[in-house]
Amino acid sequence: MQGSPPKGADASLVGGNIKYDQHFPRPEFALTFEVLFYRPPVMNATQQEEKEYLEEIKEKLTLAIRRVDDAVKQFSQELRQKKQYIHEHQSGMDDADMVAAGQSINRMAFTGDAAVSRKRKLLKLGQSPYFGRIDFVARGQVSTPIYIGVHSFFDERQRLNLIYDWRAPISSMFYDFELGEAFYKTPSGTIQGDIELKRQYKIRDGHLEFMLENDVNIHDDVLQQELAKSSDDKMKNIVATIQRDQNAVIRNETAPVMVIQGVAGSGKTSIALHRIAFLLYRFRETITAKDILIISPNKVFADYISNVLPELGEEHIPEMGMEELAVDLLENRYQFQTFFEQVSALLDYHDAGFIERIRFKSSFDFLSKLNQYLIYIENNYFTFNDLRVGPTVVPSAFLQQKFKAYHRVPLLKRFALVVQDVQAYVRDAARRKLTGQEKGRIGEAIPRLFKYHQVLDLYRDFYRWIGKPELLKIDQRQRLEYADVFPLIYLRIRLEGISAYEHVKHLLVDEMQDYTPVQYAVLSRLFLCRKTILGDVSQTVNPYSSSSAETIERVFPQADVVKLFRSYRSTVEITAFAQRITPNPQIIPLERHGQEPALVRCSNRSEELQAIQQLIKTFQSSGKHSLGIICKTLRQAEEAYEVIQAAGVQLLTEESTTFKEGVIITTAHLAKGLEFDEVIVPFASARTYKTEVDKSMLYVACTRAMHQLTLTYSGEITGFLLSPPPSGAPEPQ
Ligand SMILES: Nc1ncnc2c1ncn2[C@@H]1O[C@H](COP(=O)(O)OP(=O)(O)OP(=O)(O)O)[C@@H](O)[C@H]1O
Repeated sequence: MQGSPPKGADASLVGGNIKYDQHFPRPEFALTFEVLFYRPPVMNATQQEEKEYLEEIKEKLTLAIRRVDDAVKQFSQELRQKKQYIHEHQSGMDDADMVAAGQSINRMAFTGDAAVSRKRKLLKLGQSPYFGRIDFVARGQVSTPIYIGVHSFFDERQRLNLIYDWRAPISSMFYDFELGEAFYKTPSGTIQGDIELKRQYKIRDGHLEFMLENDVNIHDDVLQQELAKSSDDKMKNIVATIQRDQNAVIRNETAPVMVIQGVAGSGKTSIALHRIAFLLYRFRETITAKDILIISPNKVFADYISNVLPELGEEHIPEMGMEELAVDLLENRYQFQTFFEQVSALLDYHDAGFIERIRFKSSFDFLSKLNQYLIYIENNYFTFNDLRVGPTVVPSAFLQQKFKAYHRVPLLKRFALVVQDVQAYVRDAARRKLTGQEKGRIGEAIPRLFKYHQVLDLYRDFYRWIGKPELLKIDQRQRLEYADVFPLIYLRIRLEGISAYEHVKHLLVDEMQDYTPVQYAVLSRLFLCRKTILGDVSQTVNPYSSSSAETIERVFPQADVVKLFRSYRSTVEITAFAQRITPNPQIIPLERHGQEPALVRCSNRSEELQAIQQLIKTFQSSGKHSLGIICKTLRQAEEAYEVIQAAGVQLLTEESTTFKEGVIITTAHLAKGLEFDEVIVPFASARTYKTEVDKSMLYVACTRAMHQLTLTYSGEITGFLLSPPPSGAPEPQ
């Protein structure tokens, strides 16, 4: 292509003032001549021309890779020489020389790293350079083909952008518009125009598998193909098929808090990760991967999503679970039950008191009461008396006034400050230095003006204050219940102040439904940055402590809330089946069909396990990648694992850290956020699934299936599956 006009450059001149856009080569033949209208021919109009163009692009990519290789070689040679030089001349170098040499080495290493990362991107483009194209005519300009890929490719020789990053402002039109009028926003304003051509490509291993002209329905064929595929052991990127409503969430730059509430399989996690990739691109001068934090439900989930950002050319993002955060914030001072243990306890036995405690501590009322208590102790737990230190009397009014003056300092942090003030007062009154004894007297007396000094004592007192001391249960080993962990942290933050996470510039919280108002209050105080919070209230693993978008909005009134109803993961049949458990008339399954979910009735448990073994064999010869056997409890999962023990079957527990394809036995709680080609739900009997928590587990388990779902049971089937699919549910699209 270099130096030659675009294909078919025998331009038809119809008039107009030609302006060549920076997005496209300025053809040599098009010198500055005035014409009335000009309609340039379509570049790469036919499939054959597209194939040839692809070869040209691949060649250019190969050349670019070679140039990067040469540069890397040169860097490492220079680096070696520099190190050698320093080694040889070390004795004659002063400190300043050493610092300068060190800086120069760091600079070279940094440039070398950047070259390696560029090479990685070019290699990836070599496999699949682009997936979309739009020919855009901005007002008063000529048509410009924009090829869109996972990364951009700027050909340095031609000084031309041959491939646009999917996150570039101009690429947004690929997702937002069909043929006809379109616009995109740039930092310097909105560009209006028309899309004259829109294409999608599937390029795999450098070969054009197919090409689609989109004149009406964006993405649907390609999307269908993507969704019909077998699952991977890692979440995939969806850049080629991002839908319009998803794109709006991904590219929202302004929301301080973005709450995404979406039905199972609506792409929440995918969108959130693509949003992070977008923000890293858009604000690349100010945010890097290490400035972002993902709060994820467990290590397996973190592993499952770990590929998306590196695939999009971004670095790995730091991740942590709520429990890790709690350990950090409580500085390892308290032992506590984990969330997984809390949910397991709810599933294993029905304890009305336990449920009552969880329910209360997950309410808004509880958060308001904690706030009222903080005001109460401030007004009532100080007892001011005159303080005698040697011959000096410090009046109670002075003490009171000093504490008041520090009202912006967290309460338990004020004592040290008042101690200093009192020492100064006594020193001035006595006109001499204080003795050690006097200092000791002040240091002891000032804290005694307040009733409690340990946060845990205050937390205990809170329950006495509300007249419900029975709502706090700490066992003999001083182990806190999970429901008490974040209230205690909240009090700690309010009373002692913590400023631990100021470096985080964007916080991503997945599975938002599992966190309570107090947890959000903690997050809002710890992370002052922008946030993306996502989840689905129907997928709570603890219905006694679940949060909806509305709950979260009360903590973050400035939030932008987006609701997603289109479900991409499962076939229409599986989605309709899951609707029996938790109906949501607003759900819109994507039109993709498969087998009806099967209910396999067995006469007893061991027959059930035999049936599952048979299903595993069928799966293993099916060519599908993943089968999830999802039980209600860990005990059931262990029981099934013990009996099944076939080669390649893995048990996923709370301690697991990775997600691999194959046959996995696990619990609904741990399977949350994951997906499998096929899912088996064992023990789907009335005995196993009877409470509200059980129902949530069953819903989560069934909605993990992409293509096939089987439930086995012995005895009576669970009542949650008896109701027919709700009528009036929206048709698939
Ligand atoms: N636009 C899209 N193009 C292709 N695949 C998509 C798209 N949106 C979602 N998907 C696919 O749908 C599946 C579900 O996505 P994801 O796990 O992000 O949904 P979710 O809403 O977080 O699900 P859940 O809450 O049930 O765990 C994934 O396989 C994802 O790749």
